[in-house]
Amino acid sequence: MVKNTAAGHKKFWHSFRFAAHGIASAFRSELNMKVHSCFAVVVLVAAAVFHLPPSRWMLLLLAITLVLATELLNTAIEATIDLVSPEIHPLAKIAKDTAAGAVLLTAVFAVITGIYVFYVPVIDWISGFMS
Ligand SMILES: Nc1ncnc2c1ncn2[C@@H]1O[C@H](COP(=O)(O)OP(=O)(O)OP(=O)(O)O)[C@@H](O)[C@H]1O
Repeated sequence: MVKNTAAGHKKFWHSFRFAAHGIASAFRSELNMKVHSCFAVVVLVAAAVFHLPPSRWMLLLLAITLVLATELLNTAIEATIDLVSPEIHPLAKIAKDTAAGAVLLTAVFAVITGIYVFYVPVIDWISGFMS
């Protein structure tokens, strides 16, 4: 484990590397990160298949980024709680449950966004298929 002791532009690139390492490590250790990422890939492939306009892509990217960023913060909060309060404590429970609640909220937003974005293209595709 190393601290970022570099200066100037080197410090910036070191911070970037630490951040990338944080994302990779959350991806390896958290099942939820893998599940959310798989959904994101499926949704982006579907967006390409349906030739969605750029504004719809942006909505999907916003929802995906929100879910993944919140999942990363949840992982950070879980690790911090495990470090400072490995024993059972009501405040530790509040912190973990609240962080998990934030992920749930963004996931609900992502589902609503998916329905909003794909509803018309999917209905059109099904009616074209039927006729
Ligand atoms: N130190 C603690 N004190 C009190 N309750 C805790 C504590 N640690 C965990 N809990 C309770 O157990 C739940 C599950 O915690 P856990 O650390 O296993 O995370 P998780 O939600 O299963 O996520 P992950 O599996 O990704 O680590 C928390 O949401 C909380 O309600």
